[in-house]
Amino acid sequence: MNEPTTPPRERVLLVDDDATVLRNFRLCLEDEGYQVNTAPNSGSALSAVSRSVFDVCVLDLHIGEEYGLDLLPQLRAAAPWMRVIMATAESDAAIAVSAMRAGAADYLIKPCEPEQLLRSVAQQAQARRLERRIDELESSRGESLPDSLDSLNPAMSRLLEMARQASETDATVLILGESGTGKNVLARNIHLWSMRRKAGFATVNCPSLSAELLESELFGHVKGAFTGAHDHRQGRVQVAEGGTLFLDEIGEFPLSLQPKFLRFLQDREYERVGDPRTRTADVRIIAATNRDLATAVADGTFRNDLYYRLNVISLTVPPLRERPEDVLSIADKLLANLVARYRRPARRFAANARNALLAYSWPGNVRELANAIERAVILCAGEEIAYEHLPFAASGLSAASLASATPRAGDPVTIEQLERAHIEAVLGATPTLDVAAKHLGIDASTLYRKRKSYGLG
Ligand SMILES: Nc1ncnc2c1ncn2[C@@H]1O[C@H](COP(=O)(O)OP(=O)(O)OP(=O)(O)O)[C@@H](O)[C@H]1O
Repeated sequence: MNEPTTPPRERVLLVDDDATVLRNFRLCLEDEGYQVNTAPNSGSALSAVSRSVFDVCVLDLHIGEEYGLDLLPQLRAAAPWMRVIMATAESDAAIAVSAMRAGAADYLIKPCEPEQLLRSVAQQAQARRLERRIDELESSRGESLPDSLDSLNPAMSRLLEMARQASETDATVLILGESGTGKNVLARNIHLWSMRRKAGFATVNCPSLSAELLESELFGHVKGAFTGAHDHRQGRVQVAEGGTLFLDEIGEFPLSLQPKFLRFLQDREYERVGDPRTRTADVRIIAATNRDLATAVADGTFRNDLYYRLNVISLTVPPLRERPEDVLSIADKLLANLVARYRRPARRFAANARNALLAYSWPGNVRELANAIERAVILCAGEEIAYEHLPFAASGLSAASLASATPRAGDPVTIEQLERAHIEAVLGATPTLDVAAKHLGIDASTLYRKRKSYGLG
C-alpha cells in the first residue's frame, strides 16, 4: 500500500561556489517540495545556519579557495542536528571517509544524477523527521493535547468556547482565519475534545494535489484504476473512520471534484477510484481556509451548495495582532517545548525581548512567532533570550520600528525577508494563486510552499 503523498517540509542548505550546480540542485530539490537556501561561500553558509534552522546541508568539498572539510566542524557546532552530505569529485573519494569521521552523514560523488541527489537528501530528511518525532513524543509525554489552547483575549476565548460546544456534536465545522493563526491546531483540538478522540484524525491538504490525486487521496483507489495505481489504496476517509476528517485549505479544492465531495458531505457515501461499489463512512468533517469563500463563490471557483453545506458552524480565528494578550503566553509555551526539543539552555525572555515580541505586529501570526522563537532558542547560549536573539535584530530594525516594518531592496534585511515582502505584495494584488505564480515566474506549487513557509495568507 502506498504512503500518503505529503510533500517534504525539510529545509536544505546547499553550499557550493558553482552557481550552476547551486541552481540545478535547488530546482531539483524544490520540485520535490524541499525549502532550499543556497550559500556560495563559508561566510554565507555560517550566516545562514545562524539565521534559520536547516535539516540537511549539501556541502561541496571545494568552495572556491575554501575547503569544505574546514567548514564542516563549524557547521556541526552551529547546527548539531543538521545532517551534512559531503559532495566530492571522484578523484577525492578517499576524502569522503575523513568527512564521515568528521561528522558528515553521507557523501555524494559529483557530477551526479538528480535521482542520486534526491535519494541522499531524502534519506537524511527521513532521519531528521524520525529524530524530530522522537523528540516530540518525549517532550509531549504526559500532555493530553498538543499545542493545547487557551486565551486571555475575549474574542478568542469566545471562539474556543464555541469550538468546545461544537466538538460535542457531529456538526461540520468551517475554520476561517489568516495563515498561521492556528486553524490546524484548533481542528485537532476539536477532535480531541470530541467523543471521536479515540479514532483517527486524518488530514487532507487540498492544494498540494491535482484533482485526480486528491480524489484518490480522499476516497482511495483500486489497483489499475489509473497509470501508476500499482496497489489498492485506502483513502483518508477510511483512515478517519469513526474519527475526524480535516480538509486543510478547502478554498483550493478543485472545482471538478466538488460535486463528488458535496455528495459525500450530504450522505457520507463515496466510491473508490476504479471501484463502482458505494461505501459509507462515519466521519466528522472539519475544513479550514484562509480564503474568503463567499468571494470564491462569487468568482465561480467554489460551489454555492458546497459552501452552504460546509458553513454549518464557522469559527474565525483572530490574527495574532488582534490578541496581543496571547503573545507572551504562547511564546512561553513555545519556549518550553523548543528547549526540550533542542536541549538548549534558554529558560526565559529578557525584558527587551518581551517588549519586542509585544511591539511587533506578527503578519505571519503564530507560525511566525514559532519560527522566531525556534531561531532564538538555537542562537541563545545562556538562560535568557534577549532582543538580539530575535529576527528583528538580524534585520537591523529597532524595536520602535517593528510594528510598521516592510523591507525594501537595499534595506539591511535578508533575501528571505525581501522575498517574503514581495510575495505578500503580489498575492495581495492578484486574484488567485495561479495568477500570482505567473507574475512571480514560479509554479503554483512552489508558491504554495513559499507562502506556507513565510506564513502568508
Ligand atoms: N496556541 C498555540 N500554541 C502554540 N503553538 C501554536 C498555537 N497555535 C498555532 N501554533 C503553531 O503555529 C504554527 C501554525 O499553526 P497552524 O498550522 O495551526 O496554522 P494555520 O492557521 O492552520 O495555518 P495555514 O493557514 O497556513 O494552514 C504551527 O507550528 C502551530 O503548532
